[in-house]
Amino acid sequence: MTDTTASVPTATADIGLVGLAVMGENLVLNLESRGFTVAVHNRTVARIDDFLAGRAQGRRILGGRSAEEFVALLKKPRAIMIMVRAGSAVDDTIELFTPYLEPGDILIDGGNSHYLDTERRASRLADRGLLFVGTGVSGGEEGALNGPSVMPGGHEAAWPHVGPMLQAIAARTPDGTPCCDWVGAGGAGHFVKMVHNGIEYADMQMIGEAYHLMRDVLGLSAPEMSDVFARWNTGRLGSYLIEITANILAKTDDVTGLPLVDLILDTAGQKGTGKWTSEAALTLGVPAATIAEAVFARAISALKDERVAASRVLEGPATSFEGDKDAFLADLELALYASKICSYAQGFALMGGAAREYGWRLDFGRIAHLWREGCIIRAVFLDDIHEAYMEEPRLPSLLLAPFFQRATSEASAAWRRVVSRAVLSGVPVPAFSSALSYFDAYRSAKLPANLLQAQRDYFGAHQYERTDAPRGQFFHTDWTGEGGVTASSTYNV
Ligand SMILES: NC(=O)C1=CN([C@@H]2O[C@H](COP(=O)(O)OP(=O)(O)OC[C@H]3O[C@@H](n4cnc5c(N)ncnc54)[C@H](OP(=O)(O)O)[C@@H]3O)[C@@H](O)[C@H]2O)C=CC1
Ligand SMILES: O=C(CO)[C@H](O)[C@H](O)COP(=O)(O)O
Repeated sequence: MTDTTASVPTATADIGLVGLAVMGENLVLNLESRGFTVAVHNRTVARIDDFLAGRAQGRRILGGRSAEEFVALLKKPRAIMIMVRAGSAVDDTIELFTPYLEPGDILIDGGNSHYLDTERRASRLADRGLLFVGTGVSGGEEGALNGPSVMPGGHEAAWPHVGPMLQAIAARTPDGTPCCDWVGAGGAGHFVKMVHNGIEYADMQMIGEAYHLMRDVLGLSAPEMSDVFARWNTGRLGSYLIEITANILAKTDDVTGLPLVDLILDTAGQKGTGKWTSEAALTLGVPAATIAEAVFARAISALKDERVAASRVLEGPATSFEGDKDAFLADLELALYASKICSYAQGFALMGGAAREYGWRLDFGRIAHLWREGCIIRAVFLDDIHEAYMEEPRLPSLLLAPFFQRATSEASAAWRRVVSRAVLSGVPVPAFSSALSYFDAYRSAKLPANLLQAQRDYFGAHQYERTDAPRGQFFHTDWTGEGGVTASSTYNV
């Protein structure tokens, strides 16, 4: 039933949703299609009217044009999902509705909010007796409508009420498990979604690097590359992002008839979640350079005018390819796969660091399955990650799982050939090469940090540990014979 005439609202809606943009509208339709009655509100009221008169027509969707009217439509305990632009809009929306809510009512922020904002909101709303859930939602427009991946965290007391609704609308793994489960307290859900997006950045950057090498080193056309990605999609790289890349490369421009991808300006946008992931990695001291490189790659792509000017004066090697193109493509598939393993290893290690820092009990096997379907990084390979954590939940790194030990070992030579070829050809591969460096650093029993510690001690008396003394015992040397005996204190940020 479409509510366009009711003047005295009655509390018949199972859930309310605020924010009728692309995600909100589609989530409402998804909820309604699963049998729930949904009340909707939007800051710009015309959007409510348009929705009710359009896609919502004939469905159990009710419009609340004011905050008071909207809240009155909700059954108790009231559950309101907020799908507005992340940042102050979420605070504004919370402030708008809380005067009409009662203790036990539930606010669910489904946008891409920063996890520390979610921690703050959860704690502030708890003081008012309100239950706050910060949930990651991934899947874009299509996922929101047909089944997204949902990563809720916050006040667990809300889960028995909202869990059945969120699980009903979520995607499902091939064995039928909903890609939605309780993640943890406070900002845990939004942290996991943020890492999902960081991995999304790395996945997209790596696909871009493979495309760059195929285009500029092998000289393949867009339709030829589409075929390669379509083939890769049937194997170990099978994933939504590889699938859409094949589709994108096959698309021609209606006006020119040229491959549309060739007409798109090479400057990437970003809304911030990759940057937040990298900031969190730096704050928590967890190496996640491949994800950070993907963010920086977008940043350097945005320097279009500077790059064009630089391209006229800075020289690089000529790109030419002599050899077996099919063999190189086979190497490229392995390089992409091994690099992808490293970026996921970084993402899971980052979640491990956050779990330790914030006291969250994250279930990594389950998180891999939350991402198995519905979300942007959905991939067959998440089954292997799920298996790895089911076998050993305390795995220090995904790289150490027997399956991934074998996978990186099998890919190693090809991976190195691809990175070498890219470097010699002057094609930037920041994600492939940082992933390989991460892999090589992680497998190195001995790194050159001994020299670095000596340098720190030399210029700032920062002290060092010795190989022939117990860990935790610190030494200072007067390297020049002119230094004092006072050492700087030792601490790590
Ligand atoms: N688009 C996507 O693929 C995905 C988006 N997300 C996240 O979901 C959330 C919604 O995304 P999306 O659907 O793309 O919409 P947008 O991020 O474009 O946000 C638009 C919505 O926010 C509302 N809004 C903006 N400012 C305010 C404010 N100050 N007070 C109240 N409402 C405000 C708008 O209302 P009005 O109509 O009045 O302007 C509109 O309903 C975001 O956090 C986004 O990051 C998550 C996964 C995927
Ligand atoms: O959350 C998402 C998917 O999971 C969004 O698509 C995300 O906002 C895209 O990020 P960006 O605009 O920074 O590329």
